[in-house]
Amino acid sequence: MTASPAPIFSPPALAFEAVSKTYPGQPAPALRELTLTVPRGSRTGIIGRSGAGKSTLVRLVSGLDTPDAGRVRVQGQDLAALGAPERRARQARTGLVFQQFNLLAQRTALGNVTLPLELAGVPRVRREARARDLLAQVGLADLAGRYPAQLSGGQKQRVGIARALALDPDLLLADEATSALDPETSAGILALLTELQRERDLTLVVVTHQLEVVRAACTHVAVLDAGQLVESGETRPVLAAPGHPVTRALLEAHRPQVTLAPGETLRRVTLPGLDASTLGALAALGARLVQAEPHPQGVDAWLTLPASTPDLTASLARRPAGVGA
Ligand SMILES: Nc1ncnc2c1ncn2[C@@H]1O[C@H](COP(=O)(O)OP(=O)(O)OP(=O)(O)O)[C@@H](O)[C@H]1O
Repeated sequence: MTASPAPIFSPPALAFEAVSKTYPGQPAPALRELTLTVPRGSRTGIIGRSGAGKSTLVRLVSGLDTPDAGRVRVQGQDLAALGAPERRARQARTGLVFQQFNLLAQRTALGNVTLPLELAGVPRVRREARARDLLAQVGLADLAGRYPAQLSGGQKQRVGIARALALDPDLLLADEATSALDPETSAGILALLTELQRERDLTLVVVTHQLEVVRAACTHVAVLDAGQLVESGETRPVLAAPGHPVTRALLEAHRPQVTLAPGETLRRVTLPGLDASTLGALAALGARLVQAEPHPQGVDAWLTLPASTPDLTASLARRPAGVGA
């Protein structure tokens, strides 16, 4: 088979162009001339404090609501300009994953995943085969017959992800998808979403109020405040040198409270694990482990270090265990 040539210009997966939205009876707009783009093929975190406008953004992208002004484009298509059939087709290719899973209690895991296929008119044998395949991809091949009440939170979210993939989306929106889960389960779900995004070459938009989620899973970040974009870019540089007070406040919220000795600094690194070799290397550098949380690539750790430590990443990367800052 010959691969089709790459398009010379491909539009962003998502573009908000001066989008405003005020809910009826509300004094202040939820979104104020919001302009932002989500690069195609990225894993973009949309982060902001409570009331920043994140859920409103999701509602507009998924077609549950319409803007008062401005344009929402998904894969280059202006949603307001689409006729009903095109809008339905567009909605089908926008997968949604929710905080509270939104599974139907009276249907099994398999029944929940087949639902969008059923609504799309896919014949029973084909939809069941596809749903089983999707459940296997999210690690639930053996639990297809279980009802939601018989599944853990993480397993329910895996069913939710399989369902969101049923119609082969090119855009997957995860709205606080890990907020109801404990840190370890949350890390597993973020690792799964990351893997699926890479394998399927889709665009993943992760809406969250948790900076840790962005750090763990996102290539790009957009920070919202009071319905506007206040900062955006690739995750690493934005988090390394946040330019806006809101981003700095979100970062500060995660710093462990620790009293530093003179000449000490507090740093966060992602370690492949906390094996004896890594701990030995840290001790040799004069580092103290303050806090550690599971991370899709190992462990997210806060360390105190002598301010004079040259380059922690390079020092540890020379060791067999390796490290990513
Ligand atoms: N259905 C609604 N009716 C009236 N006002 C609403 C409605 N939904 C949201 N709002 C208001 O719009 C603003 C933005 O809310 P939105 O839910 O989009 O923020 P958010 O960033 O998702 O917040 P959170 O993290 O708390 O969910 C808030 O002031 C909120 O009170």
